Amino acid sequence: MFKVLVSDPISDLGIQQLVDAQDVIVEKKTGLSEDELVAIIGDYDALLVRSQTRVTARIMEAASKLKVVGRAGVGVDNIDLNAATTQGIIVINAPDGNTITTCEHTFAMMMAVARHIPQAYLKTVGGEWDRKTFLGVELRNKVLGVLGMGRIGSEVAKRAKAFGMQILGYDPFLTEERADKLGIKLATVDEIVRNADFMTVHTPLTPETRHMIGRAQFEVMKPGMRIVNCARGGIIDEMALVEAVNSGIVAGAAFDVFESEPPAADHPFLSNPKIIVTPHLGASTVEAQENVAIDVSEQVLHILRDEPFMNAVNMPPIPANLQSKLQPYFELGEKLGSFIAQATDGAVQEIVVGYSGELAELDTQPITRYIVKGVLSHHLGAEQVNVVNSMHLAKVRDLNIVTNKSHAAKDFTNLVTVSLRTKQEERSVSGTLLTGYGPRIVSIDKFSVDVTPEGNLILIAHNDKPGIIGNVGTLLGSNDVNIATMQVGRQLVGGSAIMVLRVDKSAPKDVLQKITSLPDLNNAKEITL
Ligand SMILES: NC(=O)c1ccc[n+]([C@@H]2O[C@H](COP(=O)([O-])OP(=O)(O)OC[C@H]3O[C@@H](n4cnc5c(N)ncnc54)[C@H](O)[C@@H]3O)[C@@H](O)[C@H]2O)c1
Ligand SMILES: O=C(O)[C@H](O)COP(=O)(O)O
Repeated sequence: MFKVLVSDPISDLGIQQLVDAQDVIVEKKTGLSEDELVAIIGDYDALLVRSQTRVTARIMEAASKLKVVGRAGVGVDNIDLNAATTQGIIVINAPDGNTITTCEHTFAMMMAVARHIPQAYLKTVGGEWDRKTFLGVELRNKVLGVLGMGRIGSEVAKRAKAFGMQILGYDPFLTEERADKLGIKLATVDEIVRNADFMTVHTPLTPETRHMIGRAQFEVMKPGMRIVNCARGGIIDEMALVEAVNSGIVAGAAFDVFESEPPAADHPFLSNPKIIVTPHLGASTVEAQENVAIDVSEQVLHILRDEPFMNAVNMPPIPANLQSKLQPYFELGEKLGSFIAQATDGAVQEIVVGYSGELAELDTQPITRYIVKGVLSHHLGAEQVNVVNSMHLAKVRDLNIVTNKSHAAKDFTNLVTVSLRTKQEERSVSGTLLTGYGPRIVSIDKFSVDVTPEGNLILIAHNDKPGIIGNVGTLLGSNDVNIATMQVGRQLVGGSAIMVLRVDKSAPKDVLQKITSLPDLNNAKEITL
């Protein structure tokens, strides 16, 4: 049974598929402190959060079983991604489910600031009938600057066009072609602040975007600008904004997000009549909350069940069309990595991965992650290593990973070769997928073999002399170790050779030692796959 902890208010309907799953127990515990989470997180396989729960390094370190943190929403700035990667915990988000909702909130804020709706409401319910103070402006024919033309920014731009606005957009990934398609003009941040009547930000908060609108930008800003932030607190320098509002450069501002949430009671936004605020409600609609919870629950289930999944934030994404081509090689890759790690002595220096045949045309990095996982699991323990942290663990150990690609795959459509260079030796293993038969090891070092990579194997290096196979069989038999299958590979008669035996149970260490001391036997290793 997998245990899932839901630590923020997340749509019940959205997580229904988790609740209904036969192999999952869902527990809801919201409002927990870091200490409380640290105390209980060790029991859970998955954690579902929104933006309230701060998933810190301390929590990750205590999360001995945790496979995944699912963020029912977009921003993952409340989750320590480096700590997650180090601990091998997958972090996923639900990037699409709240796009329209947040875009609509941005419009609600833009119109509210243009027409002073919250201020007028307060006066009216207070008994005043003030029709003079709240003279607004139209959106039509105004210039809207959009900083961050991703999902939300693009939807905002589309709707702004319907209001008759001209749009200036800035995003490091926005091409002329896409800007033309969206019917907007590419601009720099400087051009936007100097020319826009309204400005809205839709970037993540990163070191680069932090205070991207600050004193320097307010100094050159078109007077009378109205500014909306429904992205992340800190993209606009709050104190510089207050100064710009007070000096009249900024006519009004609408903020859904704050540098620190909730803001302190004396935060200057809360008492400024030209600044309107909402408590991080951008994603708060029935539809968006259901969408993000459904999306994240679905992916969490896949991860718990070791099925292919999407939307990992701390792993490079695999495009859907590639996933189906690469997926069958994940198991093979991991087994080849594990095989070669068990077959090789000495401290690992370098892993050389070769892809040949049609595979060489594809982005094979996801397979490499599995190969590295296989290699490292042998040395670091299977619980410590997974496909999220395998490359990171290799990097922090200065382990060199080299990838070679070639179109020729000898007799196979595709071939994956893993070579391990240690301080003592260099060995290699190649495998392929045989249609109808699944993964196969087809060569070990320079010897051709045909071995199914599973179960208990004994890999023996020997000299090709009569009687050796019989001696090994007798020794194993007399120690109650039954041989299921046997493969022998040699290049020259009487030269060096290898033997791969599949045995029904693990051979005791002393039996392996006895095998190694047989005449003409160079070494024997047990390999468990
Ligand atoms: N208020 C809310 O409740 C709410 C809801 C959803 C999303 N958000 C936030 O809105 C923001 C946008 O979300 P999204 O789904 O559109 O994300 P997205 O990833 O689709 O878009 C973000 C865009 O910002 C661009 N960007 C990055 N650095 C930039 C820079 N220096 N200058 C200009 N552009 C830059 C990226 O290239 C990307 O295109 C995120 O911060 C997200 O957390 C807030
Ligand atoms: O990044 C997001 O998805 C939004 O900021 C929404 O956050 P929330 O789930 O806490 O409302």
